[in-house]
Amino acid sequence: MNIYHSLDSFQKLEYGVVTSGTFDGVHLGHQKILTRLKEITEQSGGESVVLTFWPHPRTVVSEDSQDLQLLSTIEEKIELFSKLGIQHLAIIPFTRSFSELTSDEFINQILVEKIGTKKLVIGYDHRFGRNREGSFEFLQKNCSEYGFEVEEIPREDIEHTAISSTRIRKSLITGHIHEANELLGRAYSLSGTVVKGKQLGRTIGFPTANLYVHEPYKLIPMNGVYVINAVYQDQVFRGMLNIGVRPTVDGTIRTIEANLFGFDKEIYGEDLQLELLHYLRPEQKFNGLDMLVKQIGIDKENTLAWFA
Ligand SMILES: Cc1cc2nc3c(=O)[nH]c(=O)nc-3n(C[C@H](O)[C@H](O)[C@H](O)COP(=O)(O)O)c2cc1C
Ligand SMILES: Nc1ncnc2c1ncn2[C@@H]1O[C@H](COP(=O)(O)OP(=O)(O)O)[C@@H](O)[C@H]1O
Repeated sequence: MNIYHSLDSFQKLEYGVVTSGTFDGVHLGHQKILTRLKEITEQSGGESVVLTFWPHPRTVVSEDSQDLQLLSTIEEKIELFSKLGIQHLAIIPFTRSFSELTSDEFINQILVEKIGTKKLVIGYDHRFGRNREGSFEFLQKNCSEYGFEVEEIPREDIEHTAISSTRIRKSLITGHIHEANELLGRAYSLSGTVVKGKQLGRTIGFPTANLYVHEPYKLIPMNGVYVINAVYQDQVFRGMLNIGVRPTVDGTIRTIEANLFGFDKEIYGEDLQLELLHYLRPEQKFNGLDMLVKQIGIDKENTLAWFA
């Protein structure tokens, strides 16, 4: 996949088959659009293009962006689009001035002149351009003038699946990890760097890798204990995860810490990816470390039982 971090380096295509959007989560609904994009690309002999925006438009144009929680970081999106077999991914730096392009300017300057769009594939509810004024009806009426065709993914196809980034976010912050994973078509994951904690874990028989997530808008699911797969250097380890403030040890800041099974290596400063598979229980305040250790032992049994 060719990745462009701005449109300056994009070489105009002869026959671009294009879709655009923020695609937060790259969930099953998005995947439906992307699958159709690939079919059209094959039929037409063109090249597939995804136009996406970063940072997330809401962080630039809304007042309430501090509440924004994202399902995928830009790195995660790049990986997902690549796995789905998209040929060109253009990440348009979303600025205030970009947000002020009218739909006509967006179509002419970006879709036609920059990209070489001959087919545009969009969901029925997709809108673009200043104040989201560009709609499918607008495109349909005007596309021949612009020299490309538009294909809409019908309402039934998208609504039938009832999949939305908002619904997935709600599932994650209420601990419904199975539902989120089903809608995503994969396990929700957190990636980051392993950082030092209080170094207490090893003394109680459960060392925990503390994950620092770099993306400030990344959604961290509901506090509690989860069954996970941890991906370290392309190897997968089963394990368990606690998300929370660790009331038992008077913790105050929210941490993400994983105990990996069959693993024994110091990995401070290294990358780690955690895939959340199942929610076990809420985080609790125990009367002392002994009680906590006993419970973590039970969590381990329950985790192994879940895998079995
Ligand atoms: C599976 C698992 C479950 C945990 N559950 C709780 C909990 O319910 N309450 C709590 O205060 N801490 C919980 N913890 C966090 C421990 O307090 C923490 O791992 C320990 O303090 C070690 O911290 P350290 O990595 O900073 O050394 C849990 C940790 C794990 C791995
Ligand atoms: N099975 C394991 N699961 C998680 N981390 C492990 C494991 N084995 C070794 N480690 C290492 O030990 C560290 C965790 O030990 P811990 O005593 O909890 O320290 P900290 O409080 O700094 O996280 C991890 O960051 C990792 O480098």
